[in-house]
Amino acid sequence: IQTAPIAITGDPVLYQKAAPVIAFDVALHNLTQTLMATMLQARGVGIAAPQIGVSQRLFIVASRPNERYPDAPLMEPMVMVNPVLLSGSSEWELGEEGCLSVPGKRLSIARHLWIDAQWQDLQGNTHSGRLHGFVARIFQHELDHLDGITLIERIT
Ligand SMILES: O=C(CSC(=O)[C@H](Cc1ccccc1)CC(F)(F)F)c1ccccc1
Ligand SMILES: [Zn+2]
Repeated sequence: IQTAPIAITGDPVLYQKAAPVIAFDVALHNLTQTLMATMLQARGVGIAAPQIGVSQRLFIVASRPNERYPDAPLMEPMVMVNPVLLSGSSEWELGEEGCLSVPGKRLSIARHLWIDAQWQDLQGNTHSGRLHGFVARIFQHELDHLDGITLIERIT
């Protein structure tokens, strides 16, 4: 399966508002496979389509325990199409984040402790649910990517 080069700071695609996904077709499946392979190769816990140069509203959340979040859940990677943050907790939490598009940086970012999210799967079915902790953090980080916001624009 193909991987793709990851856009880094300065690449205009990172600062655009991505377009909604409308075709749940084989092209979307192929894009998702490339996105997944690229994330795994880069050892990320998430990745958004704009990071491989595709300005579409699609990302992957793939929390796993790591040195910064040792109690992070190990989860099946979740493909989230046209994700929406419905609401977020009033409590915020500072946490260290990295970004495959901002190499070598670890920045302390404030995020909602939990969020209510809605998204579609690859078949176009709508799902919603409450995400907590590190998984909520990754979702918020990836949603920023779909709105052209990187860690640099988010510095606390
Ligand atoms: O695995 C990473 C590498 S950076 C990463 O996986 C980004 C996702 C992310 C890491 C940490 C917090 C939130 C999101 C991926 C990106 F940039 F494509 F979105 C990591 C970095 C800091 C804390 C915990 C894990
Ligand atoms: Zn990122």
